[in-house]
Amino acid sequence: MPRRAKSTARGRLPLSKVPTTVITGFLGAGKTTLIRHLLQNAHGRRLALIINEFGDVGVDGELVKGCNEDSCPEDDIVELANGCICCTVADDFLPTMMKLLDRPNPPEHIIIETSGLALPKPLVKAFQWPDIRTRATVDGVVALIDADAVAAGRFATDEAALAAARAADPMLDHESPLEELFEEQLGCADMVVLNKTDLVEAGEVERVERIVASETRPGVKIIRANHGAVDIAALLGIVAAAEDDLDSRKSHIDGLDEDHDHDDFESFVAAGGEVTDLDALLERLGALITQHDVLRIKGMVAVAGKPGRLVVQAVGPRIQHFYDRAWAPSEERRTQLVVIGQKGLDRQAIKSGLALVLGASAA
Ligand SMILES: Nc1nc2c(ncn2[C@@H]2O[C@H](COP(=O)(O)OP(=O)(O)OP(=O)(O)O)[C@@H](O)[C@H]2O)c(=O)[nH]1
Repeated sequence: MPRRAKSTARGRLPLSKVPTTVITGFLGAGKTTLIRHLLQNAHGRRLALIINEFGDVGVDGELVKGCNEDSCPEDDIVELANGCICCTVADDFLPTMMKLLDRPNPPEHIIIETSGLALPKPLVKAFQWPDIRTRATVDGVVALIDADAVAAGRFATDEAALAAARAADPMLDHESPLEELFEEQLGCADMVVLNKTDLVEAGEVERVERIVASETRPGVKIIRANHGAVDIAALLGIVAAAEDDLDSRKSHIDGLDEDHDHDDFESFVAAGGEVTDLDALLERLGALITQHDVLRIKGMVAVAGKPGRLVVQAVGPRIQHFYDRAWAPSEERRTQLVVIGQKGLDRQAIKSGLALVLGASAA
């Protein structure tokens, strides 16, 4: 039987291919928040999620499962923790995709949340693999940008510091790892969501938008948002077929045999039991983040005497916390915080700094 094809304003997509949206963006930009919003507004569309995290503990999957949305039951959420999806394409990503596509009732749309450190291009390239190519397509790469972090100059190289470092080592790379990722994720995007605009003064948003636009391919749309609240119709159905258009998406690893690593960053888990003084924990976290330039902390905390599970999220110096659900009677009430920073992060000092406030682990 001939394949049916659907015409759209932006292109033709064989109906038999499952559209897939890649959500990329640096640590804490708001990817999980956007996906939760998407699930809550899916209007009955059957979605599957592949969630990839850099740290050893799958926090994002837990938060998304907590949504309890009909459009994405727990079975349709696959977590790929402990590494970046771009490095484990053959071992993790392809088998996961095949399993989803082989289901008797495959999803209508697949959403992939990459880790904040992942390079999107190698992932898009995986859609050229023969087994995937005929059955799925990259509907679009959406890059989430933390407007507040860009405004603060988080992704810009400090030119004075660079000049000094170069004088000492002429072979030095010209960019910071954060700047490189910023360019990598924006350079692969079909659409940009400029998130966290609530944290940036009105006049600053235009400046941030200009910085972002200078890194995107021509014609890529930038949408402003707060808390990832973007219309699902704008986000899904871009019909970019990004896997057919790889050459226009520049990457630092082009021509390098695509071998890459994430050695510029490291993470560890700080674990404990029940926390008796939450204020002391939050205060200590704030101090350690500043002292050690920690990029991201996220996880769950068991607070003594509280039936609820406390979620703690820190992006740079901004710390948020809220109770997402009650601990189940079968669950061990323990505290686990994933800490991510640049290479050289003093994990021993941070662990020691947290030891007294984290509570003793039952293990
Ligand atoms: N003020 C503000 N906070 C936001 C916004 N979007 C997300 N956040 C907060 O930023 C923190 C990180 O959001 P996440 O959605 O977990 O970010 P992420 O990109 O999934 O993080 P990683 O997976 O660790 O890279 C959370 O505390 C969110 O509540 C926003 O538009 N404004």
